[in-house]
Amino acid sequence: MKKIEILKKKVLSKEWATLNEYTYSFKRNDGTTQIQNREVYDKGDGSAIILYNKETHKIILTRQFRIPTYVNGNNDGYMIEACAGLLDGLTPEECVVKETEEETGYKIETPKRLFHSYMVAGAVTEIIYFFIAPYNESMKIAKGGGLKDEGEEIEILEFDFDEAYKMIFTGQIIDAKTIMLLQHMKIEKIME
Ligand SMILES: Nc1nc2c(ncn2[C@@H]2O[C@H](COP(=O)(O)OP(=O)(O)O[C@H]3O[C@H](CO)[C@@H](O)[C@H](O)[C@@H]3O)[C@@H](O)[C@H]2O)c(=O)[nH]1
Ligand SMILES: [Mg+2]
Repeated sequence: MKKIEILKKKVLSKEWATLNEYTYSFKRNDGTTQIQNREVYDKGDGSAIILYNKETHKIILTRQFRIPTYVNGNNDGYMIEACAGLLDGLTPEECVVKETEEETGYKIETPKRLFHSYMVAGAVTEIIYFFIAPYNESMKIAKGGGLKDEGEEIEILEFDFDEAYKMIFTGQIIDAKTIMLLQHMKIEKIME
């Protein structure tokens, strides 16, 4: 018998995204088998990016309201984040170019793919693909701000890299994908 066998998939909720309950048999290392149930939230995969300018030592981040944080201790519910979006059928590269233009107004051509990661492996199927890309003022072709029709109201923020990095430790940047990208840029000396 295989280590894992999916026995049942029950849709608990299918609205904007899908919450499924999986029942599966799990063969333990001692040879015994257990039946387990787990709720799994499927909202698709996404891409995230930080734009950087080595000359000015600045990076582009966004700020927007996030209800899950508001209901779990993040005072006004606003989050400073790397620009990001759901793939919606695009490749990670296509998605990140489109989201960057929609949210920040910058038209990037050469996003560099770095790594990918499950973000909440115990409950959410989502993989995020991580990117960085250089930017300068000549690439600003639109206002950005996101899609009003979809309820988005996204502020575009330009930070000195070192200031943004410090904000991880003051609790002003508390978004995992953003922290991961800032730490990557620090470790790999991207701004030096
Ligand atoms: N109606 C409705 N709309 C929703 C719902 N959930 C999200 N949306 C809308 O769907 C759009 C998603 O925007 P994107 O820019 O594509 O994604 P994102 O929310 O920025 O997600 C990014 O960050 C997330 C948090 O770190 C990531 O989970 C995600 O992969 C991606 O990287 C937004 O307009 C948002 O309001 C919902 O339950 N109902
Ligand atoms: Mg977004």
